[in-house]
Amino acid sequence: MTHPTPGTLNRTSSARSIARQTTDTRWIASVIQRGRDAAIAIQDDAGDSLQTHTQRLKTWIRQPHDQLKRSDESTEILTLAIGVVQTAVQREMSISLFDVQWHAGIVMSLGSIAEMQTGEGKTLAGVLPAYLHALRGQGVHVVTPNAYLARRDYEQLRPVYERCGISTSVVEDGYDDDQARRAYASDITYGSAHTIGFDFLRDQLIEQQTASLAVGERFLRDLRGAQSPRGRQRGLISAIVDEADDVLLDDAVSPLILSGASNGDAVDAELHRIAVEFINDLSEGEHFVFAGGDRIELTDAGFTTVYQHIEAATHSKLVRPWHEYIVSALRAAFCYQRDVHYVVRDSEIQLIDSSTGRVFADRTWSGGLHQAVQAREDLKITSESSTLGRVTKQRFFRSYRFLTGMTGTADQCQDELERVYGTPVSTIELRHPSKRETYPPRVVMTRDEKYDAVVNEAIQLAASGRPVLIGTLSVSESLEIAARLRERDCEFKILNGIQDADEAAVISAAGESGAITVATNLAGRGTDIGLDPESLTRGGLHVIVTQMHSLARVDRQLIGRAARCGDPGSCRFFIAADDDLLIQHAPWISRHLSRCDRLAEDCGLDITRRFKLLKQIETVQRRTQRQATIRRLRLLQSDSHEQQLLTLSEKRPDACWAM
Ligand SMILES: Nc1ncnc2c1ncn2[C@@H]1O[C@H](COP(=O)(O)OP(=O)(O)OP(=O)(O)O)[C@@H](O)[C@H]1O
Repeated sequence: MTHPTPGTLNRTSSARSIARQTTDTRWIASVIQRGRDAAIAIQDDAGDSLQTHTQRLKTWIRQPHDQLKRSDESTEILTLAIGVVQTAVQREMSISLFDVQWHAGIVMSLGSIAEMQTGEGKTLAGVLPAYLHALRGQGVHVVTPNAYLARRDYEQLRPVYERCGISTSVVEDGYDDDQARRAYASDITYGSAHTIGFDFLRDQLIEQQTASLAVGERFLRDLRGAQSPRGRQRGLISAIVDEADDVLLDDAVSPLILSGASNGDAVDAELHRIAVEFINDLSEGEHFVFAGGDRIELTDAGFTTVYQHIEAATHSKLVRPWHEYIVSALRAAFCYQRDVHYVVRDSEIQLIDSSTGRVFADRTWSGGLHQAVQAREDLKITSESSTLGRVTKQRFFRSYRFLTGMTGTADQCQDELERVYGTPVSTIELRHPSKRETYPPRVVMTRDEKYDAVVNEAIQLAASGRPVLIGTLSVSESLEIAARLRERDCEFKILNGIQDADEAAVISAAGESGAITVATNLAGRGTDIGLDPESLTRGGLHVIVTQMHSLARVDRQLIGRAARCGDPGSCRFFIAADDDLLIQHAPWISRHLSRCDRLAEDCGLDITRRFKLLKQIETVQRRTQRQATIRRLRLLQSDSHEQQLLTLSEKRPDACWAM
């Protein structure tokens, strides 16, 4: 096998060649060993020697490509970088990175996404690729799924980078232009995908506005010495994406849309209110049908009935055809549920991201749906904001010259990641076999019984000194369980995006012996629940999954909060025959469970076990995953830059820190 020379690393032509490099485990093992030796040599150096080594590496990496000839020269760069990073981590955090973390760091540095089981230490594994790519001096974005993780990781790792002589910052929503520019001027910038994506859109808008000025106007501005507005970012050069499956795939279906400010009340508010009243007279089947997902279509009879309401249909304030108000009102009534898809806070609708459980204060639905939901909730109906800029997340991330990432759950997504982003996935072996015990699922007939069973188990295990995390699929479910715990006079904390307590404070208390925490998927990804010594001796964290998600990866992330980094821990799935997943995606399983229940009652037979329930549900989840993949690939195709993107994929990614 030929090893990556700086030349091939700089301009690796395809994902396949990265994959070849990153599967050479003997080479990787030798680099790790040499990196450790380098760290031992550096340990004895004086205090500021790390900065000196960083400076040396910067000069080395920035020299013209044709001067970086020898293939072992890039191995030397990698080796010395490992030595520097290891020494800085040792000095600042008093720990050594495990081999699996170096392995992940090396494959990411080369341009592969590292799949590392939950709790194996991805945060620290990401330091090596961030450090290496920062040496180039063009800026590295470390992208996280949310602002909490961006700030947490930045605060944890800043001392390490500073020790090495690399500047770091975090960028957050609400930063003004100067603050954001300063943050992006650092060697490494942490930020959520949402924040970094919107800053990119803002910059694009400024560029477009400047470009659209007439030549004369630009000339006059220059004469007057007026400065052109400057963008926030230095360009999309290198990105390291944490929770890559979530950011690059699950969340990629919702485009980034930069909206203009909404101008107060909607002119057509009255029409939305009329529509919400009007749909009470319509019936499913006769006037409208469900057309899959959150789509609703009017039947011919529906159209006729809708347009018989002549005053509304010819109203002077109509912004769109009258029947579209009706369809939005129907979708608001039947497809979007309060405390599941959105919450109402401060008299405003705030959307909930179903896979992360996060509440988005600044996102709205488009096409009149948001106004229909406001009308349904009897809130002030605001005007629709105009779209200033828009980009699909896929296009945004593909614009980086170098893209890599890490995830605990890339299962079933490897092909998609490679196809869309040109990044192969390398699976890193477990350091030690996980100590997590998966208890048999508890199956009941109704949600009501299920919530009681969940509360019983939580109270029982907490009484034995174990911390318990109850993971719910929706805010409403978390409130339901909280109410039942309160009825039992049980102390607990809640984390659902609308609670008053600070997220970090709730998480830091969740690992205390006997603590019960009820959380939506907010706590299901990236969060690290530290256990106190008593909890460890009592068996570690127990995770209760109150309802299986339509994507298996989301469930695996949630149970991955238990038994991290060699700790003990356990989990259990609770399933009810009337769970949304079964009703919507596998009604035959619900029917079967009811039959089992009757048989158990009539003749004491328990055939649930033979039915291999979990296996059946996994099959349903795999199907949902496939459907989601197809939807995303269609989205990519329909993107107006499809051809351009497909051409780009031939060139990308540039798999080296020395671009
Ligand atoms: N080399 C190490 N030595 C000791 N502890 C470590 C080491 N690396 C990581 N840890 C600890 O292991 C825990 C898990 O790390 P981390 O949160 O980075 O895992 P993760 O792989 O990102 O998990 P997830 O997939 O859930 O996001 C943390 O408490 C971290 O401090």
